[in-house]
Amino acid sequence: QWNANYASGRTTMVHLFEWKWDDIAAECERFLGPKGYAGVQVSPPNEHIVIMQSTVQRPWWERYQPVSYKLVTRSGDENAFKNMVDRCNAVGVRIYVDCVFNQMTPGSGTGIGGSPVDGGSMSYPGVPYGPNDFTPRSSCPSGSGDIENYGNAQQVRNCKLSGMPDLYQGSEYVRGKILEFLNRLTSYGVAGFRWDASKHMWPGDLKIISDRLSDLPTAKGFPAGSRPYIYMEVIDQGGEPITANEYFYIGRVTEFKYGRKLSDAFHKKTALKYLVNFGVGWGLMPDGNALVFIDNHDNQRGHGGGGDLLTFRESKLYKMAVSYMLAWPYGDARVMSSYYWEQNMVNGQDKNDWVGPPHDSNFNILSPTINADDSCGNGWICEHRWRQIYNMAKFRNIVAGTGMNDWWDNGNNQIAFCRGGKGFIAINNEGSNMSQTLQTCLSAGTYCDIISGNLSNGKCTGKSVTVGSDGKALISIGAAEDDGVLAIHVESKL
Ligand SMILES: O=C(NCCCOc1c(-c2ccc(O)c(O)c2)oc2cc(O)cc(O)c2c1=O)[C@@H]1CCCN1C(=O)/C=C/c1ccc(O)c(O)c1
Ligand SMILES: [Ca+2]
Repeated sequence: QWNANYASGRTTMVHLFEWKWDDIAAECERFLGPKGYAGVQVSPPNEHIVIMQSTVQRPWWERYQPVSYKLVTRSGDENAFKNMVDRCNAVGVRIYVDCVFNQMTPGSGTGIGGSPVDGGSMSYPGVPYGPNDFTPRSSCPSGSGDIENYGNAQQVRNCKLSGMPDLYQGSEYVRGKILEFLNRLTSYGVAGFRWDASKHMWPGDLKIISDRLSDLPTAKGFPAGSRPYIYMEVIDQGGEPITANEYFYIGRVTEFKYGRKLSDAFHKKTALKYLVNFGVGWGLMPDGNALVFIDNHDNQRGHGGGGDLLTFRESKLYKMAVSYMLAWPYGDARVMSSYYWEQNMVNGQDKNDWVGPPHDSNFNILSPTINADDSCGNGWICEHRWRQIYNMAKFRNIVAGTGMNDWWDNGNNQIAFCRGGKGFIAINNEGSNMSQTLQTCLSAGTYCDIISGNLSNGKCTGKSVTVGSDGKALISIGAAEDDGVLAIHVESKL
């Protein structure tokens, strides 16, 4: 269903892509809990194939080629997983699991947990699955058996995605094995799921699975009758017969148009002033159905249409877009947290788009190190630890329940708006200085700008803003400043 089961006062989840369970548990306790984040999306926790080719070694997408539902990956084993869920829940941070059950690996040999597998003959003893558990060849209307035409809904659901055996969710046995896996996760305290490649599964089958999910356990602190949160990955940028709204009646759906259009706006393909009605007015799905983000683990590597999506690599614009997302009253927001990889652009395609997480010589994933300035080392970008981003996550918590009011723009790329009487944000992407007296909707007083600094020990470490009795204040954002955003709220008042 559509409710994230967040602890009260929290609103924003972080995708800790490829992090290990022990590191996530520590991050919940030392950072995510204290900073007011609501949840973590974790990488697929179940056994997958190990891909070790001469040119492609341990690609990130090997975790999207399941071998079994045993909880063993490079992120950790079942005990580490359970420990992470308990430690994060204990500090008000929920866990959401990236679940891959559209397909199984086409590979053969031994899974990362030691299970034998032969994708060629569709034999997965670790589950067990056999040939009868895969979509009948006769229902795939393509010559090769693979998805050849995304314009054909039957192919997209019933043929092999990227050559991978297509699990048959129409089978009662398969539904049973998937539910066994999902219900085991919630029994450990997991609050919901990302259903990977949902576009490739029939909504009717997903609805049946969704209805058979167990309630979240009261023993793990959830109110009686709580239902697992479901957000389905449906890559719908228009132009295909399969649309996100086919899945609305099951749970939330990823809104890929969101990051696409905001990237265009901050790249000045459209002026920021048009964001005044960003959302349904732009053809996006209704607010209550949307899981929103700027970039994700796949499209930050150049897939998913249109190329120039904003990512950590364009950090000033990225922080502006994420700040807008977290200030804007639309959707359930997810912050991407990435690792670094060296791009090798050849004809507009990154030849290194497969590169997996930072690792040692044995391909064990490296833990992020935490620097004195709270940033990460060992190749982890940790966008969720950037001051502008974690402070905007807190902003989103504070203004929750309010609408957007008192919009202002300069007719081009300077905008500002209030959230009720709780928060105010201004964004300057003009390329020239911004200096305007604007309505902040806040009570008179001096406020710390939470983008350029923090309120600490009764002082502003960054800019401060003095609001008059009329709620107005001089808002200045220089074009050359580190950040093109200024934000204040009722808890940043001196
Ligand atoms: O060139 C590739 N894939 C062919 C392009 C099809 O892209 C894929 C899509 C995909 C792309 C566009 C769409 O409109 C769409 O409906 C689906 O979804 C996947 C989901 C998976 O769980 C596992 C996969 O291997 C894929 C995949 O290959 C490389 C090599 C194999 C994995 N991969 C990849 O590029 C892997 C991509 C990938 C993996 C996991 C994801 O959750 C995801 O969204 C994409
Ligand atoms: Ca399928």
